Amino acid sequence: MTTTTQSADATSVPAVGETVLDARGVTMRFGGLTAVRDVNLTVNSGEIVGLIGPNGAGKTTFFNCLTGLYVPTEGEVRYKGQVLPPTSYKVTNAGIARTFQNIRLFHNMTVLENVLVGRHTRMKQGLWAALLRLPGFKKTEAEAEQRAMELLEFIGLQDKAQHLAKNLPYGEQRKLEIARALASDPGLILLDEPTAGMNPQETRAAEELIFKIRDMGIAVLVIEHDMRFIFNLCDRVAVLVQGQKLIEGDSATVQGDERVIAAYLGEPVESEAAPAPAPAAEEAPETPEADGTDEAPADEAPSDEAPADEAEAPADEAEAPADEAPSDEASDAEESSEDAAEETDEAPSEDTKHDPASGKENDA
Ligand SMILES: Nc1ncnc2c1ncn2[C@@H]1O[C@H](COP(=O)(O)OP(=O)(O)OP(=O)(O)O)[C@@H](O)[C@H]1O
Repeated sequence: MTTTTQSADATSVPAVGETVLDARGVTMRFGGLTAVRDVNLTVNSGEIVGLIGPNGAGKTTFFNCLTGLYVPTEGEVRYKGQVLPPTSYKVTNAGIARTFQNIRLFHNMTVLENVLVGRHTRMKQGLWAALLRLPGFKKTEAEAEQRAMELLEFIGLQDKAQHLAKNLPYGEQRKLEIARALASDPGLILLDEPTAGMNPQETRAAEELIFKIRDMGIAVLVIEHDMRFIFNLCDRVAVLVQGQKLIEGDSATVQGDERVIAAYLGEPVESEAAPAPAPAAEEAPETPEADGTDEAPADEAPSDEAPADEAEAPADEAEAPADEAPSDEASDAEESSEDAAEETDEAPSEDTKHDPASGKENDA
């Protein structure tokens, strides 16, 4: 992958319809296993794009390639025309934020502090200004806190700003992760299963929240197994099967495509969206390798793929200088960050499978 340290201007909101993400020919191999193969995907401003596919299809791996956690074996990822740098901290700086499939909050920090952690990429004050608490630093700190409170209000958690993150209900922890991602003023946000574990009411609220994020001018790329949610939410949906993009199109096209039904959905999804017309595949690669030669059972995955500890820090924070930790719990943050630096992105569990129709997890 081509790498440069150039970063795009993250704070400028592009005109609607401008391409913010342009992934070309992204391929990710782990030894003999090709988890993602030659995937092209664009996301434009003002758009919500869904990424769906069976367990192990390569969705999270693709996200990791977009956010600098993995450097793709082949291909190139551009954000607002600039080739992305190969580290997650710089990718966040450039303007891409993400949430994780397994919630990664600083559990012993307050709700407000968690959002402030997400803000550190936009705080330009250095170590000495922080240590000496110079006026410039105090001003930046006050502005960061104000922005964090605005974001908490945006997600409806302003009254819980001083609660410890670990004491929030699960659905609110997911929302807090989104607020923390938004704190870096992204132009693109990647959401990895934002409704996993949520009840229908929370899922509906999450849907509304994502629409509001889109309306703020932020492009959204979302992985989900809840097909009703995806087809109601997304302007475009791409389907990954065995690491390859099978089809990309609007909700009606994708949910009516017989190959998608066969490979993933199982049956047409009842949704609030219009009934599916005849399939019109935009991109239809040859049948994804069915011989399984590339496939390795998940339990043979390398040890760095151990299930993520929920107390882990986001990789973005992992690379943040310790002096930028926003609270006296900096050591907590630092400790978590070290864990995150090991990039322990979770392996798909073999005994937990998703039911695409309901979006719920079932024991296999
Ligand atoms: N670090 C890694 N080392 C080796 N193999 C990996 C690694 N990360 C992912 N894989 C493998 O890549 C394949 C794609 O996994 P990935 O987690 O991207 O799928 P997914 O579509 O996100 O699945 P799910 O819907 O279950 O989250 C799987 O076979 C997985 O075991």
